[in-house]
Amino acid sequence: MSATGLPFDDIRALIASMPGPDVRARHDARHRQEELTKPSGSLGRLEEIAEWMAAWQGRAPSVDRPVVAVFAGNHGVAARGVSAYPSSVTQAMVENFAAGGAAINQLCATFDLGLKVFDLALDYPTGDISREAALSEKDCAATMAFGMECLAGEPDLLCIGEMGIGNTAVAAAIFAALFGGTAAEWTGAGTGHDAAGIRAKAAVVQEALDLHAPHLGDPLEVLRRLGGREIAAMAGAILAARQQRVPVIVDGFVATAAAAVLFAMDRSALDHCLFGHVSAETGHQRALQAMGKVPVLALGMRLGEGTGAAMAAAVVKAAVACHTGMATFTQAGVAGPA
Ligand SMILES: O=C(O)c1ccc[n+]([C@@H]2O[C@H](COP(=O)([O-])O)[C@@H](O)[C@H]2O)c1
Ligand SMILES: Cc1cc2nc[nH]c2cc1C
Repeated sequence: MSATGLPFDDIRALIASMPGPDVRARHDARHRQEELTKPSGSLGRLEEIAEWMAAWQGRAPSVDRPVVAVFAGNHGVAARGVSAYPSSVTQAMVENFAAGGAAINQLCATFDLGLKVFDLALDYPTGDISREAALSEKDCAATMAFGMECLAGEPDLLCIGEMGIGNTAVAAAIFAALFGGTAAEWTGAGTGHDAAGIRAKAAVVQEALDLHAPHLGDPLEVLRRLGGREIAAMAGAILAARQQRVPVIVDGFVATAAAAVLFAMDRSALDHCLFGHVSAETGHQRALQAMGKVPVLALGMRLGEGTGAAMAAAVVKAAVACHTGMATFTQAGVAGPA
């Protein structure tokens, strides 16, 4: 926490001091692509991804300690009926993650990814954003700092996911505040509302936007007023990864809302991030477009809990394996282009 002023000052200072990519490592990776036994450019996005990994890792790319970090939080606004499920599901799913019974457990086992789950004061939901701010500035900054802890094990690839009943309403509010448009344009089915349910949910999101309207010019105010603990923690984790030059894969609609707060503060803040997939949740494609991001996968998924990011981690691992493991034309004695 800042000794000199508002807690958000430290976050602003981190944004102002973000390292950039390693241009030399990226150049070396690009050069190697041309020597590998394949027609130039034929691995398509896999080549881009290998070069992006090299640029952020600052060396020949490798994935030896990939981690999926799942942040869980509860939301006061869930009491307004914005989710198809009760808030108790957040805690129950955290227990399911610990027991190994969730989709993310299976994906981590399949692709050999570490899994860390961080539950954030689940017994104390954040303020109902349609009536008050979700968090105080102190709580919001402290939760961002907590999120930074997921870098402790020094992962070399970090997937960011979440669990939190009600958080698609929160994410819709954040997107509308950051990128403009009405609540209805950003509000979708979440865990499974019908059309009437979506309309009622959008009305609650619009109430929140109207209530906080005078304060939404500052992205950190958007985060603390309209966000939640898991959203703040994800924003902190993405920012800490940037400081340590760890490449990040962002999951779906909700994780993207956390990332978007950083993007709104600095257009280059997500250069170290890939967006794992485009979620089926209304508004995700639009949010990605607003930031100029092209998702790695489009599988019609809308689960959250890091699953879309984990699927994309498999693609990243494959990209790096080709980049590092393939023979060059010289090594294999294969004739290069005529
Ligand atoms: O991130 C997504 O793309 C996504 C889309 C729909 C639902 N979810 C998950 O479902 C929960 C939020 O949905 P809801 O309906 O309770 O707002 C939360 O646990 C999210 O992980 C996540
Ligand atoms: C069962 C269930 C599992 C989830 N995983 C992420 N969000 C979720 C929401 C629900 C309702």
